[in-house]
Amino acid sequence: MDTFDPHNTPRDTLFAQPAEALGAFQFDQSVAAVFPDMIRRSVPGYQTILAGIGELTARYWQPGSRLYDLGCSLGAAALTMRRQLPEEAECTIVAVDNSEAMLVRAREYVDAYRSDIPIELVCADVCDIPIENASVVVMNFTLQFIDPAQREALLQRIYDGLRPGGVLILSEKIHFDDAAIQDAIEHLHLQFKRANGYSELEISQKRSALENVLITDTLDTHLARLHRVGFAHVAPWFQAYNFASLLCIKGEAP
Ligand SMILES: C[S@@+](CC[C@H](N)C(=O)[O-])C[C@H]1O[C@@H](n2cnc3c(N)ncnc32)[C@H](O)[C@@H]1O
Ligand SMILES: O=C(O)C(=O)C[C@]1(C(=O)O)C=C[C@@H](O)C=C1
Repeated sequence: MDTFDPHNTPRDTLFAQPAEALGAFQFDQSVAAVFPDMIRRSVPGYQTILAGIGELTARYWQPGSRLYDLGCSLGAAALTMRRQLPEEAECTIVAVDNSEAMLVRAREYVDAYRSDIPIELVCADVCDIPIENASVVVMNFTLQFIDPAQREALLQRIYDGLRPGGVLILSEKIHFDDAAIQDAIEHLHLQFKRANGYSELEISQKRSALENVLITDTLDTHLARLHRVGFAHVAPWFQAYNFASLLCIKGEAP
């Protein structure tokens, strides 16, 4: 089984048929079954972001620490992190998701690869999970699904749970306050989805399903909030259209 080989997993056709009563988007069994294909065809730069997460993990992990993949889905980020660690690395990766359906498939992927570095799969709300002795925390398109009122408290716990010199890698779908820019970049994203084979019906139905489920912030909102919780160094290291990934470094102990 190739890790998240999107050409080797079922194709996402979940929104291809007109739906009478379109429910809110959920990370259920039907989404888990097609997720690698869905996210590849929906998020520009997703594979590049995973590769960058691996490289940054190799640079910032610390011996004897924990690494976290919060909102891990099928474990793509956790597996990429592990692949970039030295085989003898003394650390543990904690991969958390509140979707049982996602974790059932994550278990298959994790078990498909032998390694002495454990990946603990935890079914829980990331807002409840303790973050302790962490050197690397990844939230790869997860915060956008968290209640906006809970976001700063979660980021504060992540900051507090990081070792000095530790990092948070935060990838998010974003929006722009400038209407002209928002319109132009949203057009680029729609063209990306069309070029990846999604029909107008699929795009429209998924957009409706995600309404009030995926809630974006602006880059400025992210940057200001990350500084407020204490990160000394914050910057986007990658952006493709309305999808960005931020590197947040906790300053060294005084
Ligand atoms: C877009 S997917 C994340 C993609 C994944 N990180 C990757 O890189 O492939 C969002 C994930 O966050 C999970 N999620 C959303 N809210 C959550 C919460 N409060 N606690 C834990 N997981 C959550 C969803 O179940 C879903 O698997
Ligand atoms: O914005 C969209 O159209 C998306 O599909 C984005 C997004 C995401 O950013 O998480 C939404 C749901 C799926 O997890 C895959 C991608």
